Amino acid sequence: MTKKLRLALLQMPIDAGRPESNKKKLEALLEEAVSAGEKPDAILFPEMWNTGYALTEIDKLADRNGEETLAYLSAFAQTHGVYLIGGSIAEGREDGVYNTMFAMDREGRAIGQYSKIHLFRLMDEEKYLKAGSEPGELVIEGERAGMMICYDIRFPELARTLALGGAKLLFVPAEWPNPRLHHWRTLLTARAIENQMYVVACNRMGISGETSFFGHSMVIDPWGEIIAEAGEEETILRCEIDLALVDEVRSRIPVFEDRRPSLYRLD
Ligand SMILES: NC(=O)CCC(=O)C(=O)O
Repeated sequence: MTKKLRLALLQMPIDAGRPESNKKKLEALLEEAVSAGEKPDAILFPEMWNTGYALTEIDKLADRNGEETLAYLSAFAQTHGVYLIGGSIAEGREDGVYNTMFAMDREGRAIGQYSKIHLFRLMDEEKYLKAGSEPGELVIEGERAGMMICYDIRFPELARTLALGGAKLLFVPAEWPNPRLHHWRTLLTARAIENQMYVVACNRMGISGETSFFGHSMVIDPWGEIIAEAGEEETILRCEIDLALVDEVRSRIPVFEDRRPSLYRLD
């Protein structure tokens, strides 16, 4: 039995410190994603798409409790009958700012929320952001999926935790810069192969200050094949996946049955 999902990944530039201009760009791409070509079932955006890494002013720029973002995503999802895996935003809470992903179902109901667990020191995240404290999961068309954000993909334990919880696909919004394209592609592919799951990863493109982002959003199947990959330009990357392939791969190479957890060191 097939379980097909049409995906659209919004690979966009992000103007650091300008949430209004980023929202306009996102709105235009979302409209294009649902009006041109075959309508997607689910749409994914990049990491921190509202503010970018304007970390020194992040307290002021962050969306308070994600209220504005949630209202907008919910209305769009309901109007167009589409799942939104809303990238991540700078979300302001009482105790600080989190790097948070929100997911909506086709009726505009919030079905998942995840705040980045591993903060990336090379971009000073740990100085300005609070770390989340639990893995992120959601159910899409009756199937479990996991959420991880950018640097999180360097931690195979997190992807494995989500796979053991039943996830058949992993959504990964990112702001992953040059010169680490090799790491990006290799780590995403490894997470797909070792967990026998789809990995759907949406990176930003363009330049912010002295940092350039290479795009290369991609969708990888549970065999580790890259079935769609963008270049460096702004684009909507479209792809159809069949979740039935996850069960097929897992039954051909029974990695989950062959695990020896009592022998693994986890701390
Ligand atoms: N925004 C991020 O988490 C970037 C992670 C990254 O670039 C890496 O190499 O890891």
